[in-house]
Amino acid sequence: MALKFLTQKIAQAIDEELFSSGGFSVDQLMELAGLSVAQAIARVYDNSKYSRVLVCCGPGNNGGDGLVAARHLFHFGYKPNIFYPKQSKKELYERLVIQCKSLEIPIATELSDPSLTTDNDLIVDALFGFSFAGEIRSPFDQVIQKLKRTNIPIASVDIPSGWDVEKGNIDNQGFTPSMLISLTAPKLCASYFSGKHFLGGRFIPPELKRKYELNLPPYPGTDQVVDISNLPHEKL
Ligand SMILES: NC(=O)C1=CN([C@@H]2O[C@H](COP(=O)(O)OP(=O)(O)OC[C@H]3O[C@@H](n4cnc5c(N)ncnc54)[C@H](O)[C@@H]3O)[C@@H](O)[C@H]2O)[C@@H](O)CC1
Ligand SMILES: [K+]
Repeated sequence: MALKFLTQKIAQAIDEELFSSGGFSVDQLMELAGLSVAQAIARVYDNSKYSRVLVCCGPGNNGGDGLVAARHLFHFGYKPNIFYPKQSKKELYERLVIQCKSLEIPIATELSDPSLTTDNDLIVDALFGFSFAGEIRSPFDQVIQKLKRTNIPIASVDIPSGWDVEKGNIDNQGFTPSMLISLTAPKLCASYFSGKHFLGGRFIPPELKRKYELNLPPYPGTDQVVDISNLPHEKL
C-alpha cells in the first residue's frame, strides 16, 4: 500500500492525539524524534568524512528536535555546533541547552558568529516543522538566504524550512536539502522532494495508524529510521 503524505491540519491533529489520548509528553517524542534524526544522518553521512555538523535550530519543537539530535550526534562521534537565534524560555528547551553545553557543544545566537562561517561538513536544518506558515520572518529570512547559497549538504528535519508545508518550495522561498527526515509520516511538501528520504519517529500506536490510514512501512529490526526514498506514495 502507498505511503500517505499529510496535510498540515492532519499532522497537527496526530500531534495533539499523541499528547492527549496517546499519553505522551513532549520530551519523550522530541527525544525519539531527535534520536531518529541523528541515526538517519549517521546512515548517510559517515562521521569520518562529515564530522563538523552545524545544527540550525528554530523557535519551536522542530528546533527542539535539532537540540536533541545535536546531543546524539556528539555521542555518535560527530563534532556538532549549534545556531539557535531565538531561544525558547520554556524549561524543556532550557534543559536541552544545558545538556548540549555540558558536552561543550558551542551555541551561537548571532548570524555573524564566526562558528557559522567556518567550515562545516554538513548542516542540519531544524528551523521550522509542520507549523510553519506564511512569509519567513526575521531573523530566519536571512538564515534561509544563507542556506540557499551554501554548497554544504543540508539534512532537513520534518520539512525543508521555508517550504510551504503542503505546496513545497513555492516562489523559491526555501533551499533544496540533500536529505529529509520526515517524522511520524511525511507531510505533503515531501512529495516534491527527490533526495535521500528517511522516516523517523517510531512511536505511532496502531490505532492512530489505522485511523489516519498512514500505511507506514515497517521499521527494520530495532532501527529508529527507515529509508523511504524509493517507496511509492499517495497524497492524503
Ligand atoms: N507529532 C510529532 O510527530 C512530533 C513533532 N515534533 C516536531 O515538532 C514540529 C512541530 O513543532 P511546532 O508545532 O512547535 O512548530 P515548528 O517547530 O514547526 O515552528 C513553530 C515556530 O516557528 C515560528 N514560525 C512559524 N512560521 C514562521 C514564519 N513564517 N517565519 C518565522 N517564524 C515562523 C512560530 O512562531 C513558532 O515559534 C514537527 O515538525 C516536528 O519536527 C517532534 O518534536 C516530536 C514528535
Ligand atoms: K526543518
